[in-house]
Amino acid sequence: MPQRVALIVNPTSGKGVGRELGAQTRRLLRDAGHDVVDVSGDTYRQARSQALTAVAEGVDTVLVVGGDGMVHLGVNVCAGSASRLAVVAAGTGNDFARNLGLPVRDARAAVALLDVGCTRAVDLGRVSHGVAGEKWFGGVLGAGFDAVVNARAQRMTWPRGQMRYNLAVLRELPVFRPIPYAIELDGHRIETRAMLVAVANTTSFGGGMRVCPDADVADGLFDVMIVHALSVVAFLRVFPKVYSGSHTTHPAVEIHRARRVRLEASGIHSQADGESFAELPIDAEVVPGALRVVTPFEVLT
Ligand SMILES: Nc1ncnc2c1ncn2[C@@H]1O[C@H](COP(=O)(O)OP(=O)(O)OP(=O)(O)O)[C@@H](O)[C@H]1O
Repeated sequence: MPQRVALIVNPTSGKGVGRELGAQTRRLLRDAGHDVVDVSGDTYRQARSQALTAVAEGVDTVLVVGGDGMVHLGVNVCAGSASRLAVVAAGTGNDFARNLGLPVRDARAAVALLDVGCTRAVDLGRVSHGVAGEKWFGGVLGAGFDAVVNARAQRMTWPRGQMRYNLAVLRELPVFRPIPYAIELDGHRIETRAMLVAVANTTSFGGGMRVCPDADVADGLFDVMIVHALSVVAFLRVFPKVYSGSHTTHPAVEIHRARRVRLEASGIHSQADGESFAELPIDAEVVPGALRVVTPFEVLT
């Protein structure tokens, strides 16, 4: 069935992989007979504004070609609308795509899903954002060491992928000091000095760091990980375990479940879906089924 598809390509994603997969995606969509409106921009902001117009005009699907940052854009334009989000994962990390079992760096398989795939309703995180209204995230919001590392990794041009994050960790860790936080989980207040707090809708960020390995994208709850204050040596010892998710048994690591989370810490700027997000304090709530995603299979609950 031909659909009206708003296409957003990030040519810079995956260090240029996005440009190639974007061109292939355009061809595949047209060959399949879809009515394509290309809302890609020279910048993220321009693409976002054009995509919002397409959603307001009622496109069936918004298809992003890029990494988690493009998923973040897609989430923010599709949240609460009738438009579905489809992803051609072309980034370095692609955590959202992997979490949802979507094809990775395979435009043909991803475009075919518009016809043969399913539409899955998943939860999103919503954060009220002053006069600008609200901001959404689909994956993990982090406020602490991860946000510092993410900002550093974004500035680095070498190496690629996961190694870039690992190197950024090694650069930032010696100068990092645990942060005093106040954390409210469904009204229950925790005050602690911590390395980071992650509010997770999906399991991983940073290219496979499985911070909350049991997070379920459709359970109506966040998984919230707190890594309490640790020495540099202790942190380095536990850090590699995040790739398998086995860090959760460490005594300094706590995981909670909550619908509403308030994070307070002075001078801390959060990241969400790997993008710079908002200054703390933040009030986040899960909105069940706020996003419809094109996926390969139906998930029985
Ligand atoms: N033309 C553009 N359209 C959209 N985003 C762009 C564009 N040019 C540069 N960007 C930047 O690309 C970033 C998003 O990159 P994206 O997440 O898609 O790829 P990645 O970083 O390679 O992958 P991942 O996030 O999975 O590691 C945004 O921060 C945005 O500012």
